[in-house]
Amino acid sequence: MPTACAPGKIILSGEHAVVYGAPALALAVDRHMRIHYRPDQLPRLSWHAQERTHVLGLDKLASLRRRLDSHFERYLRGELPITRILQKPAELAFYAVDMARVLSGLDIHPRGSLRIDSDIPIGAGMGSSAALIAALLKLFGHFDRLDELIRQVRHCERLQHGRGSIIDAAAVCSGGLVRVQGERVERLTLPASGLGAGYFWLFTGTPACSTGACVDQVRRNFAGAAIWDEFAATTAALEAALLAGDSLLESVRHNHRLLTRIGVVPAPLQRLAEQVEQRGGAAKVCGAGAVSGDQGGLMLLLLPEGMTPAQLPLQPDWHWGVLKEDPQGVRILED
Ligand SMILES: Nc1ncnc2c1ncn2[C@@H]1O[C@H](COP(=O)(O)OP(=O)(O)OP(=O)(O)O)[C@@H](O)[C@H]1O
Ligand SMILES: C[C@@](O)(CCO)CC(=O)[O-]
Repeated sequence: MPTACAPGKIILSGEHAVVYGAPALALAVDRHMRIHYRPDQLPRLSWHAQERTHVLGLDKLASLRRRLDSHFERYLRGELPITRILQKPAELAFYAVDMARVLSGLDIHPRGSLRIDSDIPIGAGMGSSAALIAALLKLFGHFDRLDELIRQVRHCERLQHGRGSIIDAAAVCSGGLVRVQGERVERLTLPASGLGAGYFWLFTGTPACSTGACVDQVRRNFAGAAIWDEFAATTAALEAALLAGDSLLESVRHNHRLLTRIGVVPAPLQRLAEQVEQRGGAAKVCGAGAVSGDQGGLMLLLLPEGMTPAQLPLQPDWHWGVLKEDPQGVRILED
């Protein structure tokens, strides 16, 4: 039974700004989306995720894809909000399966059942949608080049993110540390010592608004603003420090202030960042953040030596882990 596995990602710097051409850095992390495929002869594809099963007749796959493409066109014309392109989460998976078939020039649809097994929180800034699509394209498509796979993951992901950037696709496909600017994707190498000690991710709950909705709201308020140059300078400083093995404290703090100014850091996360800074650390939202509600998805914490997030006043439903790189990117696992 073939299994595809794709890592999640965390954006170290430049989220939102990357949509306007500024550079951004993302790291593939050791949380994974695994999709197990069991072929059979029935004329349908079934999809098992989170104790729910969705079944689609093979004859419906192409019409679903065409319907979603036309929804996206309507979104671009301002006739449909981003949240209405996909009507059910499973549609994204069926779309990616059919795109894999079309892009690989195959006439025959894959038959069988797909089972998802993922420890990437959904809608939290850890790239679950990109990981899902990357795993499906890897399972059912044939891509000779990594850049082509990245481009196609992004193409499918537009149904979820609207006018988003290529950063999530780049990180989950290539693995390790990536730098993205516009359409350009570059793989960077961390120093031999890796990220170093003191880096954690903190999950503060699924935001009330999706990534696509946050991107659209920020676009409405800040599309032509000069603040993106400040983001670009911060990302450049963070990259230089990261590659030299220096402390990221100042650039993460500055990054947090910029994200707060564009309105994607909910109040409880601002309070936490303040407490972290008072104790000599730094914290920032990673990914889209949230433009409404108290949950902001994922945060990056950089804590002083010997300290862990357990020593912070966290809300009971928040959870955290040590930040660890996955150097590999999407792959097929041997049985
Ligand atoms: N474990 C899963 N089971 C089923 N569908 C999933 C799963 N993980 C992701 N998805 C799909 O991805 C969508 C979530 O995409 P969204 O872009 O909102 O979040 P994300 O990718 O986790 O966050 P971000 O893009 O900010 O990093 C879901 O609605 C669903 O279509
Ligand atoms: C918020 C954003 O910058 C990152 C989402 O993971 C959106 C994007 O780049 O598509």
